[in-house]
Amino acid sequence: MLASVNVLSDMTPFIVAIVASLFVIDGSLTVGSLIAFFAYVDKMRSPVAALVNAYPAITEGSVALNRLFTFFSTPQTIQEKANPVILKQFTHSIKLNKVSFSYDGKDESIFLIVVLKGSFVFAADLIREIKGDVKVDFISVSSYSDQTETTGKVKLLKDLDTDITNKNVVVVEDIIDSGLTLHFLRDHLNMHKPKQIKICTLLDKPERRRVELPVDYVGFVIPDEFIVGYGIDFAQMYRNLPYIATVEEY
Ligand SMILES: O=P(O)(O)OC[C@H]1O[C@H](OP(=O)(O)OP(=O)(O)O)[C@H](O)[C@@H]1O
Ligand SMILES: Nc1nc2[nH]cnc2c(=O)[nH]1
Repeated sequence: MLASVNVLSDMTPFIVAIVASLFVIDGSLTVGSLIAFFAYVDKMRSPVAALVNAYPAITEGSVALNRLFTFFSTPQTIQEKANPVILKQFTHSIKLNKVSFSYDGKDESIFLIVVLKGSFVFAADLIREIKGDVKVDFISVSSYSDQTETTGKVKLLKDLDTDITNKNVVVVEDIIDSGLTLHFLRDHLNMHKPKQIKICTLLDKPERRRVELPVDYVGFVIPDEFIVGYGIDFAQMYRNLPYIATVEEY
């Protein structure tokens, strides 16, 4: 299209010159009028050429405008929930340093048992701070279903893959609340005859305890509030928050 417009505009003076010369020969046009006419044609050529050159930009602009109209007229597919969970703002981030575990005063290799799913983020940060020999395995239990209160029944979803007989075991938990999960796990792991079991948790809510449970390493003792973030969920959501928040309303 643009090429044909260009060819036409280049050819126009020649066509006009030929026709006008015929009129001059014929006597119906004077040479002076012909020269004046060409002077006008020359003045008109540059605005016409500018208009022709602007053609691609005008086309692109109209396509972009069309896209904008399509974008604004597309119906929204993600709807906000009617009753969203409200999280209390929390500004502190978690940094682990100088981590060490000891058994009867001796530095021996340890076996971390990470309790899925909630502990996976904490464990990932923790293990990178441990100097010396460390092995890791995962066990998966669940007792909260999609609620903020324990069902009271701890379900073993995945057992260990490794033999921990005679090993120094550290169980890594994200949070201890009623204590029922770890009470169940300690009994379960003891059947595998480890040398020793120690319990490490990022968060502890001692005032919620329903069973007695000695805890060896505690990150933070916290009040009775429902926690999410940093691997910890509410109905499987919010594990991806890079900080810890409390659920205010749900
Ligand atoms: O002391 P308790 O009252 O037993 O509560 C603590 C447990 O609750 C959470 O697990 P949950 O059952 O929600 O499973 P998840 O880790 O897969 O989210 C948390 O990760 C602890 O394992
Ligand atoms: N997500 C979550 N799970 C828990 N399990 C026991 N306590 C809690 C808590 O505060 N938050």
